Amino acid sequence: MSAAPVVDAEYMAEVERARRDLRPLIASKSCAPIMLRLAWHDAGTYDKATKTGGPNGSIRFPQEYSHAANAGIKIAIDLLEPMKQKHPKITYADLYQLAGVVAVEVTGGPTIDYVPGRRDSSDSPEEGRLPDAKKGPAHLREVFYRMGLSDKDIVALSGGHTLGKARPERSGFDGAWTKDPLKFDNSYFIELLKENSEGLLKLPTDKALVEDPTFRRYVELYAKDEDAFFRDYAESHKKLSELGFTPS
Ligand code: HEM
Ligand SMILES: N=NC(=O)c1ccncc1
Repeated sequence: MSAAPVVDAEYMAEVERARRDLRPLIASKSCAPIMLRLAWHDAGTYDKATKTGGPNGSIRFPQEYSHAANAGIKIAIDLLEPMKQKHPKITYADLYQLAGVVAVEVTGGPTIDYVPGRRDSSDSPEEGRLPDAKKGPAHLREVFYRMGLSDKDIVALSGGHTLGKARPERSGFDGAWTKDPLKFDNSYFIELLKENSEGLLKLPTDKALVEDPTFRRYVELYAKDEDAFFRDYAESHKKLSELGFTPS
């Protein structure tokens, strides 16, 4: 584990320069979906009981990005390396979470409060900490509760599937969840409530959100009230991005 960065005025100014560089990069490469997936996969390994994993940049190492759940994620890691070279003071941990926040912003999603100061680690967690798309509600709760997140966080964060698509060569699943995979909106939840979303993807874990009565209440709220989704998503994304990290 490297030392925590000193978050002084100089560091904050570097973060803002990196944020300004990330916006055109993500917009021009249409890579918001995989940047959001990178941020979630670096953070989503957190185990609150052992205080291991979490948003610490360890996903940059082959022993972690080669995990099956991370198939394709090296595309995002490689796209961000020149950004790291241009802004060397910023930790990988902070850079990956900043990219996730900018990805949501540039696709029309909510502004997420971003606080830097994460330290980098080379300690990659064992494979299997991210959720298995083929499972149901109990598995989702097991994985997200381990991180220290709630039922509301599970549903709100699943709304990240408003962006991007699945690829058979990566996960065995195929297709987008929404009609516009580069627009961050509440359409994921609108599609979830339809019996048949022609040509759109629903993973078993996506279906779990409408099968479980507690999850379903949040799905119904977010499908009818995009502002409520944006409010809850921004709060949950911040929590995810700060798992195991106490902003100084
Ligand atoms: C709730 C449990 C979750 C499961 C089981 C799950 C599963 C998956 C799977 C199987 C894919 C397709 C991967 C591929 O074929 O490239 C995927 C893609 C994606 N996931 Fe998740 N996911 C979950 C939660 C999340 C969360 C919390 C976020 C972000 C907040 C997220 C954001 C994304 C994005 C943006 C993509 C598309 C990436 C791209 O287009 O390259 N997912 N997810
Ligand atoms: N967003 N989650 C994913 O990309 C994913 C999670 C677990 N297994 C495969 C892929």
